[in-house]
Amino acid sequence: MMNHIPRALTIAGSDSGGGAGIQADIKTFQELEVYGMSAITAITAQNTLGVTGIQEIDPDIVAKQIDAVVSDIGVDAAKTGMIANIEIMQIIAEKVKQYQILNLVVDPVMVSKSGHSLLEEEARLALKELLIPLAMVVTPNLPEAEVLIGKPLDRLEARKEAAQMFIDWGAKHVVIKGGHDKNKEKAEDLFYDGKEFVTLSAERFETKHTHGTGCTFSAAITAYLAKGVSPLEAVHQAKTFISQAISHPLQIGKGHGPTNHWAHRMRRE
Ligand SMILES: Nc1ncnc2c1ncn2[C@@H]1O[C@H](COP(=O)(O)OP(=O)(O)OP(=O)(O)O)[C@@H](O)[C@H]1O
Ligand SMILES: Cc1ncc(CO)c(N)n1
Repeated sequence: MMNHIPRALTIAGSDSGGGAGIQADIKTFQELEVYGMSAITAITAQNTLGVTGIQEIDPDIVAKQIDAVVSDIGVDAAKTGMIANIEIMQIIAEKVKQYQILNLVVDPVMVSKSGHSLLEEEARLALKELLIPLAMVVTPNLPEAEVLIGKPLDRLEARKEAAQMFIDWGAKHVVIKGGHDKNKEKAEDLFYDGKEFVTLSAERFETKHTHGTGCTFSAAITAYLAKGVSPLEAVHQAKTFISQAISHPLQIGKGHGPTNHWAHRMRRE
């Protein structure tokens, strides 16, 4: 029998600058030797300095993109990124259930690093009812977790309680990312599966080139899930991948440049 080619779908927004969103996801899938597909939810006019325009895609077309790839090609794992509005969120939840996509990574993207809203404010809390319950892994950064939980998460104890809330809402695993915790010497993320907490710790690099770190991290988790790796191992491998991508930034653009998706190859060469 021929080897199965792992395939992953990203349901997210397009970043014309190529550092975040769909573009970061597809680059990550490709680097990890996973066949990448996309269902675009919004088109952003964006570069390393910020977002200058957004066109949200008709929810019906989002649904049709998912139908098209699932019915013909098949999806071993999928992720969501920028969702833009509640109608798109509803249709994604419907399709994930219809096609029983179990390996779903939900990256609850709300605001870009440059401060632009990527999900309408009224829709933010709906993530708890609509998408988080379907997640194999949910990957909030600290500000997103604080919005969803409704209180500050400065202390480790509060983060642990927050992680339990994500499991109570139905996610199978959660990673609360610590990239925004600039006071910490390390870049530390908290993983929880409802039973055991695991701290993922890596060197924190002094750099302004962190555009698309969250997208790249969640895409790497998705790629490893598509390959059949366990969620904890997928998160560990993704942490290594994003650390390498941040440690060799690309000097591109005048603002917050992108991470380097091919940095992981240096380990092998
Ligand atoms: N300066 C840094 N050095 C090392 N690792 C980092 C750094 N900044 C973020 N990370 C790591 O990158 C991953 C993504 O985390 P982060 O909190 O930046 O996501 P995010 O805010 O969702 O990103 P974005 O919204 O810009 O795409 C996490 O594993 C985090 O620990
Ligand atoms: C399209 C898109 N998705 C996600 C992010 C989050 O970094 C971004 N800046 N742009």
